[in-house]
Amino acid sequence: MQNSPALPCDIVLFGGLGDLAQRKLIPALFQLDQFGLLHSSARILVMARKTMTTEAYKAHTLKRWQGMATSLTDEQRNDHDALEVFFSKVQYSSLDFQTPAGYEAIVDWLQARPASTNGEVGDKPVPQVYYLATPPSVYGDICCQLDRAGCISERSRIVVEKPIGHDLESSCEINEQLATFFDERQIFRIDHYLGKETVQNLIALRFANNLFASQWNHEQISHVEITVAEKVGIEGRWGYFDKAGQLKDMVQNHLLQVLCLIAMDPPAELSADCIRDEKLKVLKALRPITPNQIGTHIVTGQYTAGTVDGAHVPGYLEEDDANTHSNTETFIALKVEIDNWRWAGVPFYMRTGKRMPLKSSEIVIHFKPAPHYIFDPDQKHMLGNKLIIRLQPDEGISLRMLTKDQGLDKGMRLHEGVLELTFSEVFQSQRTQSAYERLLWEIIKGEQYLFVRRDEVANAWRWVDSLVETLAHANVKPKRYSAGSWGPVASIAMIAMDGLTWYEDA
Ligand SMILES: NC(=O)C1=CN([C@@H]2O[C@H](COP(=O)(O)OP(=O)(O)OC[C@H]3O[C@@H](n4cnc5c(N)ncnc54)[C@H](OP(=O)(O)O)[C@@H]3O)[C@@H](O)[C@H]2O)C=CC1
Ligand SMILES: O=C1O[C@H](COP(=O)(O)O)[C@@H](O)[C@H](O)[C@H]1O
Repeated sequence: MQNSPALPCDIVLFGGLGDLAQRKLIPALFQLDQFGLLHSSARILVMARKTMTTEAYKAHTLKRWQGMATSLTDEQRNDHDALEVFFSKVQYSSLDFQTPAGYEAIVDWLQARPASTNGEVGDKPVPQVYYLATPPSVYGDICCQLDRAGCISERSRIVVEKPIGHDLESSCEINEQLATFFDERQIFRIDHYLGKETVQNLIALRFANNLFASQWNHEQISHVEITVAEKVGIEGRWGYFDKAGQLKDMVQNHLLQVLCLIAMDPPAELSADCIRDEKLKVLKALRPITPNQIGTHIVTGQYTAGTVDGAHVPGYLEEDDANTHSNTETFIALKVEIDNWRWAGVPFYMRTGKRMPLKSSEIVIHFKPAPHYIFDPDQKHMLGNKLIIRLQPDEGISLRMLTKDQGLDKGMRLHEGVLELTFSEVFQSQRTQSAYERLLWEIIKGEQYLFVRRDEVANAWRWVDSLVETLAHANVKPKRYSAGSWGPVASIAMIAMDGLTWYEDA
């Protein structure tokens, strides 16, 4: 990315005063610009309901950045020259997205690009990116109005956020609306986990190292764990989260995408469709969880008040705007089985929750023990190598291996050692881009391999819908867990039924 040419683009950002735009998208665009990746002719039209001038928008954004968590360092927030250059590319315009009046402003703005700046890189037309950082309920209206105003052409791209709908049916409706106006190659469905450096690194780890490629199956791997633990609660998003829950907010998209990258077969080439074809096969092979598997294959939880980082935090039902009777899950643990040749008999244990003790996303691949054991019987439990892939924080890879313990008195006692690859040490001088920076960059380039295809969305929802039905059918209520713990004890019992423990318990 560092040596890439700066690219021209016209980006229309709908919902520019919203949380996502202010916390993630504008900072990411600023960083792309600061690191020389936005061409001097690049332009950003920010649209939101409120009437304000471009100057006022800039002031509002800079003020919000001071008080909110963004990917920006203090140094970047205070780089006045770079901010000046970036905001000279930004224009603000107010618009009610659902009414036609005002869309002419987009037409005028698009036409205002000087013809001389239209084809700077390889004579390709400058892409026009419509980024919908809005509730999905207005996607249809925005598309209709863009079409009516004549803003959609070959050079247009549309970007939509997760979640795409709240079930299969609603996601199909949204995808149908998008497809009415845009070809699939113009649609960029964001799952920001695909923009994380370490998530992409799964592809390099698996398909550039034959050492692993040849071991990556049911013959060598006993089980896999995927943990995505968050310290945060629902961050003032009760209205959205209570309707979604952790299953729809995190599993339907982020965890299933990570699972796909771990479980998929090697793609024939690194093209968007080859990668997405392989991910799709995994989604289609997910075995539904049935009502008689509750407790053995699925456990849900909801946090009560507790302590995180030494501070008291409220329970889910005491959050702002909370409804005291909600049964929405803030934690879920799953035992997932993949019905195909490669993974027959290999359980994938997944768990994700809010208000856990740590922010940690980690994959643990447990290799089977050697077939014949010749060492001390009391060390037999140590057998089986583990490959630990840390997605965040402290990104890196550890391989836990057994060696001989040193010393004359040790005989052939085994010692567990670690081969460690910590990315911050390996790439010391390099900055890690935020997920949104990388995704925006790929959108501007027109590369789709980090975005989710329509059929992936549908198949992920199909499986999640069946889980929702299973939970509803059995009238499952989430089990309580204290904020700052690793979820309900039932999730520890779930994996213990198979004679295992979650990795941090080891
Ligand atoms: N926030 C986050 O971290 C994440 C968000 N997302 C997704 O991104 C999208 C945006 O989320 P978020 O930023 O949190 O939502 P917000 O509600 O904070 O922002 C939405 C923005 O859209 C504007 N808007 C909505 N309807 C209209 C309309 N008819 N006319 C003009 N403006 C309108 C709102 O303006 P107004 O305030 O005036 O209503 C607001 O500026 C959602 O789809 C969400 O699911 C996905 C992952 C993470
Ligand atoms: O999409 C979402 O992701 C965040 C977690 O993202 P991370 O990059 O911080 O791991 C989650 O908190 C939020 O509820 C969800 O909507």
